[in-house]
Amino acid sequence: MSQIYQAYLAGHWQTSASNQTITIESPWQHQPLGEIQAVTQAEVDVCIKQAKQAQPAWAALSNSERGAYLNQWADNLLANKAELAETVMNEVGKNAADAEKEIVRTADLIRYTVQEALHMHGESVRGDGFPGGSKNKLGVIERVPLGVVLAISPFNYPVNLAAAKIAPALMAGNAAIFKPATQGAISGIKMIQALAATGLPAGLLSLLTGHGSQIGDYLTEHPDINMISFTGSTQTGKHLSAKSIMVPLVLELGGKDPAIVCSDADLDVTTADIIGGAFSYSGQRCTAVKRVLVSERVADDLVAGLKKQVEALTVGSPADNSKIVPLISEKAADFVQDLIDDALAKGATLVTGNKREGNLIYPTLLDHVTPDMKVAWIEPFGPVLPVIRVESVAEAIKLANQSKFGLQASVFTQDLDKALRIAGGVEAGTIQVNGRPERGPDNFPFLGVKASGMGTQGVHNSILSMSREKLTVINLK
Ligand SMILES: NC(=O)C1=CN([C@@H]2O[C@H](COP(=O)(O)OP(=O)(O)OC[C@H]3O[C@@H](n4cnc5c(N)ncnc54)[C@H](OP(=O)(O)O)[C@@H]3O)[C@@H](O)[C@H]2O)C=CC1
Ligand SMILES: O=C(O)[C@H](O)COP(=O)(O)O
Repeated sequence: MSQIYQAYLAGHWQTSASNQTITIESPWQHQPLGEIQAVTQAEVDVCIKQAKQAQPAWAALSNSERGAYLNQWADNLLANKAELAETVMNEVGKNAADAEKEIVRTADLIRYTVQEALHMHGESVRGDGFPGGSKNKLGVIERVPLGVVLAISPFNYPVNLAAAKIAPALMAGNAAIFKPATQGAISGIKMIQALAATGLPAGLLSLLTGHGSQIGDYLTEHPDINMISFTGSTQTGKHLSAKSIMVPLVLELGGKDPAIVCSDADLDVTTADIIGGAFSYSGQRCTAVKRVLVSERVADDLVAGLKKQVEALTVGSPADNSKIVPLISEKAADFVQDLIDDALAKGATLVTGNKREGNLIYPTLLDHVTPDMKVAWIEPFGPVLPVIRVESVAEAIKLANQSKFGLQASVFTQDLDKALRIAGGVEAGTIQVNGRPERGPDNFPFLGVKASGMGTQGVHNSILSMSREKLTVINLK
C-alpha cells in the first residue's frame, strides 16, 4: 500500500477534510511513491488566517532568534540528506549526485539567508537635503515585513526553489504559505518536516498540497495574501499576474537562453559549457542552453565537438547517475518529440539522437535549424539542442532578441570588448561571458526580463522583495 502523506496545516500534520488524495508516481520507476492531500478552500482559509495571526509575534523576535530556527532547519536537512536526496531522485527523476547537491545547496542557501538578513539594516535621512527642507526632520527608514507570503514552486528543484522563497520570507519577518508543485510535493513535505521539527511557532507556516488548477487561483486571489513569489512556466505566471490584484509579485518563468558562439571562441571551453548547460538534468532547467547561435566560420568544428560529447552522455537511470534521465512525464516527452519532428520535417539536420523509450528522450542535436522551426523559439524543457548558424554578430543579437524570453544568455569569445558589446545588445536578465547560463552562486541577483519574469530573486533581493520600507519622521525641536 502506498504511503499517505499529510499536509502541514497551521502547525499540524493533517489529513484533509476533502478525503481526496493525489497519487504521485515516479517518472522513472513508474510506480506510485505515495499519496498527498488535496486540501480544501476552507483549509486554505484557516491556514492563511492562522498565518496572519502568528506573523506579528514572529516579526517581534530578533533577527538572531528567527535565524536560530532557520539554522536548525539547515542542520536538519543535512542530517536527513540521504533520505531527502533519494526522495527528490525518485519523485522528479534528478540523478543521485544532483539530488544530493540540491540538498546541500539548500542548506547553504538557508544559512546564507540568515547571515544576509543579520547584516541588512535600515538608514536615516535629514530633511535639509531637499530645497527648503529642515535639518530638524529626521527620517528613520526601516525594513518591515509584508505579512503573509505565498510561495509557489515548480517541479524541477522541489527543495531548493521552495526554500529559496520560504527562508527569505521568514527571515524578513513574514508568515509563509507554501504550495509545492504536485510532482515534487513529497520532497516538499519532507523538507517542511525538517522545518517543523525546529519547533517553529504553530500557524506561521503551512504546506498546502493540491493541484494548482484547483487551489491556485483561490490562493492567489486570497485577500490576506500580501506577496507572491512564483517560479514556474510563463503560462502559469501570466495567469497568476492577471489574477492577483495590487499584491507584490516576483515571477521567475521560462527561458530560451542562447549560447552565442563567435568565430574567435575557445571551442573546447565553449563545447564543454554548452553540453553541461544544455543537457544536465535532461535540459529541465530554466537556465538550460536552449539554442546555439554560432558563427558560420566555426560552426562545423563546434557541431563536430558537440556531437562527440553528446554521444558520450550517459543515458538511463537517475540511480546510476545518468546525465540523461527520463523526463518528468510522458506528456513532457511528447512535447519535446513534437519539436524534434517539426524541425526534421522542415529540413533540420539530425546530428545525433532522436531516439525515445517512453518518457526517456535521448540527447538530440539538431543543426541547420532555421527561424521557421518551432524548436528555434519554444522552450523544450528537455534534451534537445538546436544549432542556428549565423553570418554575423549582429544577426546573432537580432535572433537572440527576437525570442519572447529574456532569462540569461551566454557569449563565447576571447575578445572581452566584443563580449561586452554583445552583452550590451542582448535583452536578458543575465549575460554570461565564456560560461554557461546558471542561477548560482545564489548570492547573485537572479532575474528574467520580457516573458522570463518580473522582479529579482537571489538571497539579498528576495529579502528586499519580501519586505518594504517604513519611514518614521522625527520632528526635532
Ligand atoms: N526562471 C526560473 O527561475 C525558473 C523557471 N522554471 C520554469 O517552470 C517551468 C517548469 O515547471 P512546472 O512545474 O512545469 O511549471 P508550472 O507553471 O506548470 O507549475 C509551477 C507551479 O505553479 C502551480 N500552479 C499551476 N496552476 C496554478 C494556478 N492557476 N495558480 C497558482 N499556481 C498554479 C503548479 O502546481 P501544480 O504542480 O499542482 O500544477 C506548480 O506549483 C518551465 O517553463 C521552466 O522554465 C522552472 C524553474 C526555474
Ligand atoms: O529551476 C531552474 O531551472 C533554476 O532556477 C536554474 O537553476 P540552476 O541554473 O542552478 O540549475
